[in-house]
This record gives sequence, structure tokens and C-alpha cells, in this order.
Amino acid sequence: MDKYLDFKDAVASSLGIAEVTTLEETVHIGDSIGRVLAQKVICVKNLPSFNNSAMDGFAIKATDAGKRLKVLKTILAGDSVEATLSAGECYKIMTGAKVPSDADTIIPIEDVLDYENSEVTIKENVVKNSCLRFKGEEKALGDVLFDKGEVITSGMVALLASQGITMLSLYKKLNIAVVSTGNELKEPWEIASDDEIYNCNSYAIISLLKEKGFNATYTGVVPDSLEKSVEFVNGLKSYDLIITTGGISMGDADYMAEAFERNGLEIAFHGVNIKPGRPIMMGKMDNTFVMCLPGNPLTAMVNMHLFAFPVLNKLQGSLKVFHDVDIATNVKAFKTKSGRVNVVLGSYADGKYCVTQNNKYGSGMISVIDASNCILVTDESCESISEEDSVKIIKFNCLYSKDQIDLFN
Ligand SMILES: Nc1nc2c(c(=O)[nH]1)N[C@H]1C(S)=C(S)[C@@H](COP(=O)(O)OP(=O)(O)OC[C@H]3O[C@@H](n4cnc5c(N)ncnc54)[C@H](O)[C@@H]3O)O[C@H]1N2
Ligand code: MOO
Repeated sequence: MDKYLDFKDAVASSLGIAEVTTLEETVHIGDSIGRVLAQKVICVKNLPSFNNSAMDGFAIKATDAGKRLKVLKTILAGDSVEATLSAGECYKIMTGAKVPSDADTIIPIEDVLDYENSEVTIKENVVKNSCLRFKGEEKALGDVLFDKGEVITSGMVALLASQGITMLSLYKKLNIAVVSTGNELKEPWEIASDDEIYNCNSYAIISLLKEKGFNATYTGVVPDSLEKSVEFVNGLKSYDLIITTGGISMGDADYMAEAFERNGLEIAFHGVNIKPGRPIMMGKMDNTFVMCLPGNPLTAMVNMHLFAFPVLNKLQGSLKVFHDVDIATNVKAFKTKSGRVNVVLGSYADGKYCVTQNNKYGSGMISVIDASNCILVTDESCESISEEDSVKIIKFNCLYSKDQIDLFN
């Protein structure tokens, strides 16, 4: 960790080595929400698949405008119909019902002049084809509905179901190991003395991964021993991704970098010119992506939001890799230290961003993560953000974008 890498280079480098998972599985559309498509989806049923009425009313020929017509029959949604109109006739028709080929216009029931004894008078001004939905006008056979890499939304499920498509090829969910390090850690269900602390990182990270649609397995705490760390890491090689916290800085018990290197890790970077998160390390060990985050709880969570999710999105096969930002008005001025990238915790509501604790908090703190719902990133030249400044923020529950957006303020 001799030289700290530029933030943008670190992001580019981590995304550069992240390869989309190759494993796929077939999943029912009912269980597909938030998952990533591993196939293209082509339109197999015209949408709509027959000409139909958009309103309850009368199906007429536009040339019969102004005439009094006999209502030949009533067509309900689902009825099969044949063209049987004679001169001076029309159909009564319901929303969604098939329009016979001898009618070209629908007049809503509230727009006819009078309707009694199976006869109806049509107004003079009639626009041909009005209130008629044409076969294939929305999507036609052979159209590409979705590309590989789209993340399934409820709107997509509606379209898939409307096509009679129930089973999808999706990328298998990544197999993620979440690891903590350090002899000082006790699990939350154990008794911790005053000299010991509870492991909060693993539980927080797994919860955050779940919030964003990923699954993860907690694989335990690596003790402060190089030998044991090497052995522990060796046992994690079947995972697609390993996320560790702690043991990655310069302390006497910081063994993570060496333990992974001894297991064949190719380091993409170790140390980034950013606060919090300076000691972060990423790399690849054969086909396993490795993220070693600093142990400070605030740093670990902020690094997850900023560094981890773009990589996770790419590994999972999503086309939407990059953070989407929201624009907010800053309500309270605050200072940042120039010469490095800063990640500033804050709260967003009603179009406004408010910095957490005047940006005066330590990386070891835990409560400030809960007191915030977004981050803001400042570049190396930034020394302060003023009241009323328009700022770019990344919400903890942000969406992701296909395009890389400049995050800096
Ligand atoms: N001489 C230097 N010292 C430090 C530097 C540096 O550049 N030079 N960097 C500092 C920065 S920045 C950070 S961040 C920390 C990160 O250090 P590590 O990643 O090695 O983390 P640890 O030392 O193992 O732990 C730090 C802190 O976090 C607590 N921790 C660790 N794991 C958990 C967990 N699962 N749940 C709750 N808390 C955890 C741990 O007890 C420590 O208090 O290094 C600075 N030092
Ligand atoms: O990454 Mo550390 O948390 O900057 O103190």
C-alpha cells in the first residue's frame, strides 16, 4: 500500500477485472423480480393480438357518421366475431372486444346522440379509427422486448405474462462469502467483555446485500494469524465473490492482503486516495472476485455503497452497473478536506440534502450510518459545500444506470 490510487482509476480497475457470471438457471416469472435476464426476449404474440375496442360503445363504419343505425348485435370481450354488417347497421361493443373487419371506428356510448329500441344515432364529426386498438401496434411479432442483462421489474413481468412466457433464463445469483477478521470480535449472541467488541460488519453487509437483491453466506471470523488466515482464505475458493472486513491496513495483525496473495490473488489495487476507505483492496483469485474492505464499520458500509455495488452489478450480469445520482439542494454548509476524494454521509428528503453531524464523525462510528440515508462524493479540489448548492447524491437505495454518471461534487 505504498501509493494511493486515484478513485476513478480504482473504479475502472475493479470493473475492468469483473467478469459476468456464466451460470444460468430457469426461473418462473413469479420468482423473477429483481433478477437479471440471461437471454433476449422476443415478441411471440402481437400486442394486442387482434383489433379491439378501447371503449364501451358502438363499432361503426366511419362513412356512417350522422346516420341512424340499427344495432345488429352486442360483442363482449372474448366473443369470436365475423363481419356480418349490412348497410345501415352497426355493432354494440365492449372494451377489449374484438372489432369485426367491417367496422373501422368506435363511438363511446356517451358520445352517441340517442340510443333506444336497438337503434342509435351517430354524431356528424367522427374520426375514422378512433378508440380502436390495432393488432401489433404496441409490440409486433419478432420485436426485441428485452435484452440480456435487463433487471426484471414488475412492468417487465406484465409484458412477459402478456406473451404467455412463464419461464426465463436468468443468471444464477452470485455465491457471496462475507468474512470478518480479528481476535477482538465476538458474535452478537455471545457474551463480550469490555475488551471485546461485537461483530457488526458481517451482519450489516449481508443485510445490505439482501436489500439490493443479493444472497450472501456468513463464513465466520478469521483469527489474527497469518497461517490461519491463509488456510481460511483457501477454504473460500468456491465462492464467486469474497467480501472481507478488517485486517487490511498496516497493523501488525493485518494479514488479509498477504493471506490472499499467498492463495494466488492478483491485486487490482490496494489503497485509494479516499476518506473513508483508504486501505481498500480488490483483486481476483482465479475466478473469485475479492473485496477486502477496512474494518471500521462506517468505512465498510460506505465502501459497500460506493465501490462494491457497481462491481456486484457487473458480476451478476446486469447492464445497469453504475450509480444513478439524485440532485438535491444542500441545506447546511460543511467543510471537506482537499487533496483526496471524500465521501460525506447525509440525509435526503423532499429534494434537500443535509450533512450528517456537520461531517464531523469518525470512521469507527456505527450510529451515523443509521442516521444517514445517502452519500455525497467530493473531488480532490473541494474544500467546502455551501448552503443552497445543488449537489449530486447517491441514495443508499439508489437505482443503477447503464451509463457512467460523474459522481463528483
Ligand atoms: N498507520 C496507519 N494506520 C491506519 C491506516 C493507515 O493508513 N496507516 N489506515 C486507517 C484507516 S483509514 C482505516 S479505515 C483502518 C482500517 O484498518 P483495517 O482494515 O486493518 O481494520 P482493523 O484494524 O482490523 O479494524 C479497524 C477497526 O474496526 C473494528 N472492526 C473490525 N472488524 C469489525 C467487525 N466485523 N465488526 C465491528 N468492528 C470491527 C476493529 O475492532 C477496529 O476497531 O486502519 C486505520 N489505521
Ligand atoms: O478508511 Mo478509514 O475509515 O478512512 O479511517
